Amino acid sequence: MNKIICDTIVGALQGTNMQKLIIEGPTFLYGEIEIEGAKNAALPILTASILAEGQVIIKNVPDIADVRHTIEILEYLGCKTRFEDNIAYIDPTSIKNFTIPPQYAKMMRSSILFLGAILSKFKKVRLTNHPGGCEIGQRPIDLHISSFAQLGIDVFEYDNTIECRCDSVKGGEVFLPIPSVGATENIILASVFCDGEVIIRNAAKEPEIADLCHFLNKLGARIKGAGTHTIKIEGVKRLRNEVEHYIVIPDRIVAGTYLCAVATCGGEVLLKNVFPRHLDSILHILKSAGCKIKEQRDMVYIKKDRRLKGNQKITTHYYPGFPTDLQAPVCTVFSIAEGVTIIKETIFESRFKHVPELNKMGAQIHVEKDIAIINGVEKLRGCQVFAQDLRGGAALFIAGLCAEGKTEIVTAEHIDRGYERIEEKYSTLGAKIRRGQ
Ligand SMILES: CC(=O)N[C@H]1[C@@H](OP(=O)(O)OP(=O)(O)OC[C@H]2O[C@@H](n3ccc(=O)[nH]c3=O)[C@H](O)[C@@H]2O)O[C@H](CO)[C@@H](O)[C@@H]1O
Ligand SMILES: C=C(OP(=O)(O)O)C(=O)O
Repeated sequence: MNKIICDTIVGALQGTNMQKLIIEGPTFLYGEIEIEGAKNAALPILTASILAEGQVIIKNVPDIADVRHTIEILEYLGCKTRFEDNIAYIDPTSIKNFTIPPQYAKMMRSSILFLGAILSKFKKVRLTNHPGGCEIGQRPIDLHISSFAQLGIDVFEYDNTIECRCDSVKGGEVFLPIPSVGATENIILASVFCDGEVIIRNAAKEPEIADLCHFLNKLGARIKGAGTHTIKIEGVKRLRNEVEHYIVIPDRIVAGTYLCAVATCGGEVLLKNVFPRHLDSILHILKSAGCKIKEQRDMVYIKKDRRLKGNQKITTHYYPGFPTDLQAPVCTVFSIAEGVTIIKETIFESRFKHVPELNKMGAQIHVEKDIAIINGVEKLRGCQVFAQDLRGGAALFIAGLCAEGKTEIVTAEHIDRGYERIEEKYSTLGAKIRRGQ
């Protein structure tokens, strides 16, 4: 990144709560680590909790910025909440607001899910700004809107606001031209109390969607087909009025990031509380490159004791394909592997913002449109780098662990959106990291 752009970013961030992570490398990683609950499951589940008739108790909720923001929104809507020791207690019985103000809508991508959930509850909802989240592409919401319209919901768009109203959500079929994760979740949330049945064709199959469906079913919803391309939601009159305990699934992207960190730095780590099946695509890539991997029921062991082989062609895909959320960390892995590796990003059009920063650290990666061509180098060197999105930040974090000397990641708050106490957790594996302002 050139100096003018750096100065612009620093200038824009002055006065905000800018966080730095300072890493002394290189380091090997050794030990055991417990994987936290999945951000992308916890966020829709917390949002869905407003549909319950009494308090819900949700366990294994990661203590990350996006979760704290979601809880703030729930409070604003009128829910009573408590969040401690990774357990969220949400009592939605006094919920009264049906409008999400702009400061909350902008906080994260998943604020869009309040559209479906609040509409289900009040038959009206207003989101007064487009959702925020990682700037990794255009990220339109046209599929959310057009799907709602197909269910008989009136949607009005004005002054950046989206307002939806209906007397009831009508049963029927919705076909998604793209298996969008967020649109699938929003349709599910909107349809819990529908007339008859809503069928989603070409639904997204990500495990986090299945987790949302399991949570809703536990509360009394009738959803079938979660984890497949056809999801059927039979409308119910109301959800149960009893305390429920729900345990969020482990975060496959956080687990994948640890795997990438070991595959980059070297060492030997046992990941606990994972679902190995959710990690198939990344495990396959790392095994082919030369990592030693053993899988057990809810654990994965990884060892890297020699330089990895590149020469792979990797393409991001919808689940169960290789996830776009691990594309950036995998770029770091292959930046120091032997040979040339090609990574094609098919889901988001601007998701290589970490590449110029990795190149500042000595990597040789060339981006042409949606393809990154990685020429593996022997080693990386530490310097000051800018995280511009969550997973790009994770890629720089891993690069900092293996680089020689000091790496300073400016704008680490991007990383805090999705990784719980990252410096503390990696320090238990031997990394030297501190946080500064
Ligand atoms: C909070 C959350 O769960 N975020 C995840 C979710 O994001 P998110 O739900 O935003 O991602 P989507 O699956 O919706 O996006 C997939 C593709 O569909 C396009 N699209 C989406 C909606 C729409 O109305 N119109 C449209 O064209 C997007 O621009 C993108 O190219 O899935 C992504 C893809 O696995 C992950 O990277 C994100 O981590
Ligand atoms: C893109 C991501 O998050 P979000 O959709 O919340 O911006 C992510 O988790 O990598």
